[in-house]
Amino acid sequence: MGRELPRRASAVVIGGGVMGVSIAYELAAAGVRDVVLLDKGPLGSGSTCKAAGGVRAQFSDRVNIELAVRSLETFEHFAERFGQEIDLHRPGYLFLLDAPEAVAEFERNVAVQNDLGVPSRMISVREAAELSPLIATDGLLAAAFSPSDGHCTPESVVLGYAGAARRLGARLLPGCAATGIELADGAVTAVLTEGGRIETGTVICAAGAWSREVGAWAGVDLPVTPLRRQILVTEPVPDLPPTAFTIDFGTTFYFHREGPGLLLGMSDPDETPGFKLDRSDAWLPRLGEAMARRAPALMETGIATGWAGLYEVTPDHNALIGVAPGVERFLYATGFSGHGFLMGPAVGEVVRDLYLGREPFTDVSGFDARRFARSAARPELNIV
Ligand SMILES: NCCCC(=O)O
Repeated sequence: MGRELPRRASAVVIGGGVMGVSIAYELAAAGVRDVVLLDKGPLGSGSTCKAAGGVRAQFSDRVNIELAVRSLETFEHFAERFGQEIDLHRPGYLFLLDAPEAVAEFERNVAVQNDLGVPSRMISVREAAELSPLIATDGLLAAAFSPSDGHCTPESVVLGYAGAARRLGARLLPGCAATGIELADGAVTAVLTEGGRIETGTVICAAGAWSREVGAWAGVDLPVTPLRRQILVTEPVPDLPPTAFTIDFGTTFYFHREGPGLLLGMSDPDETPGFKLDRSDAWLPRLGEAMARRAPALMETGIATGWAGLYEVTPDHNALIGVAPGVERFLYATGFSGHGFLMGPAVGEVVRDLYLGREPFTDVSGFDARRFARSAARPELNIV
């Protein structure tokens, strides 16, 4: 590695995606000295930099809405706070709905969002077509829209947090894989890495799709499953009109503007769990079908590039955030199931407060990883 590993740390964060760097920054900004962050690869290279970059507050779960609203505030002021442009665009997020049950669900969600200050609203199909002129409206019943949502560049967010954390004294060590956790009498005593041992009394797991293994090192069950998701970016689209981040909720086909073209994605119900990072064509027929129906104007557009990343899926598609019981000082923030990037800023604040024994700004106790054993799953319904 060609660098000296710190022998001791007050806290070791495992995972250098948006969660890890945001946590490291918030701890360092709160005056915690000797914070160390480990990632087996470059910062953000696990899942964050593979994300679509959507930032939205349209969720069904109150806590997710609060985490997202708080994060949107940080994204809005990111350049002033961190000296890093993140290419934030806020054309709004548009959910296209073609089933009565989905319309009823979104009506309920919008009421909760409005209660928490989110300017979302149900809109007509005609208004949806004005906000996203490339869509075909056949079969649509209604849509939900929030003008304060949008998208930005995940790698820029990672860079901004990482630079700020380093300036405050945190040691960020990309390319240094954690390989184990040492415990003595039920307490964390060290993190083992491929470069040596770091004594510490606190481990924070922000390892995304790789979290189950990290938890197992400390005897903590983190039910996170890796699931491949793919994204394509089109060639430039001539005369591309202003376009909301558009999601065809029934099929999960989505797109948003990316430079002169569009970024496209969709879930593949046939995908199977695993650490698969290669691109596969198996999802293309289904994507083509959804596109032909909902955005036929794009069928002739060429594809410039694409990639595969990993969702970190939990059984109820909601995050795991908390302090593990039974092990002294093992904290975790993982399992965001496809909506982690947009919550990174707020989750950093929450984990900082859990570390310091303070009350976080929102009550994340329902995100405890033991909820499944207690039959207390809390499904997030607005998932893509
Ligand atoms: N998860 C990426 C697709 C967009 C979204 O969920 O907001």
